[in-house]
Amino acid sequence: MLKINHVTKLFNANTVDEKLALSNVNLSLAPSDFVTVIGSNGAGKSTLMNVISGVLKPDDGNVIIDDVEVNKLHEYQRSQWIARVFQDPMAGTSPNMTIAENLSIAYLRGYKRTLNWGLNKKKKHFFKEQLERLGIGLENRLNAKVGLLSGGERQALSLLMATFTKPKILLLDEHTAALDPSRAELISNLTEKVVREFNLTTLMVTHNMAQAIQLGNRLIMMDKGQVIMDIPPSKKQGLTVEDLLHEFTAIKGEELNDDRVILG
Ligand SMILES: Nc1ncnc2c1ncn2[C@@H]1O[C@H](COP(=O)(O)OP(=O)(O)OP(=O)(O)O)[C@@H](O)[C@H]1O
Repeated sequence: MLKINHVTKLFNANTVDEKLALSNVNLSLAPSDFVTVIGSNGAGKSTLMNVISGVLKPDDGNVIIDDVEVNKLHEYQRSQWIARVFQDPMAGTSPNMTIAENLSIAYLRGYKRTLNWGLNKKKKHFFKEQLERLGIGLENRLNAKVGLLSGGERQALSLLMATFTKPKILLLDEHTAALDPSRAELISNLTEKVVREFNLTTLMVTHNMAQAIQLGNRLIMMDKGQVIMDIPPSKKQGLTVEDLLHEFTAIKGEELNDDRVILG
């Protein structure tokens, strides 16, 4: 499904600011894998997401989705195949448009732009049904401007917009980090529900160790541009935060350096 082959990314090559952000990263995701990604500061987690989404081109190696190299995908295919939810609740939606208008745009994501994104009765009904699944009452606010929603509501909407066209790969980039604990838990639970319902192949970066353990079937840890731990489904159940920290120290000979880490 998703194959990351020998991916290397070097920023500012041959300058004093040279930084090897990804160093020969190999990773393979089977269909419906839900992999959580944790790691130290500057480990390369965001760079990996940027390379997978095609925002950054690797200096070496490639990213393959269903036998097609990501950088060879047309823009419209890329947005149909790869969906992403960012940390910033403002990033995934247009504040001056209504919920229905935002959903209309997401609905057409990946189709060539000639289609009409107008809102007919059938589409409205579909959107209401989808919003109901979130369980936070947004189905009654189709005509509300998205800028008026709370951060948690916007993030729930972003998650829905990213997933209801069933992308091949879902990238979650610390998508609960900017929310207060109760909203973060709500989005965490919604994520689990949506990913499972649609069988989405998912990669989720988080600094919340408990969340990384709770969600998904597989967990990887990155450090200094490399994947240093890949915990398979058979070993993920029963894993504790202490196990993870202990394992990191055993591999690296030092303690995990993550100034944003949330242990539980
Ligand atoms: N556009 C860029 N130009 C130069 N250096 C960059 C760029 N993007 C990332 N880096 C560097 O590459 C390294 C990896 O960064 P990245 O953002 O992928 O790490 P991260 O694991 O997401 O870190 P954090 O958890 O601290 O956000 C860091 O040292 C970072 O400073």
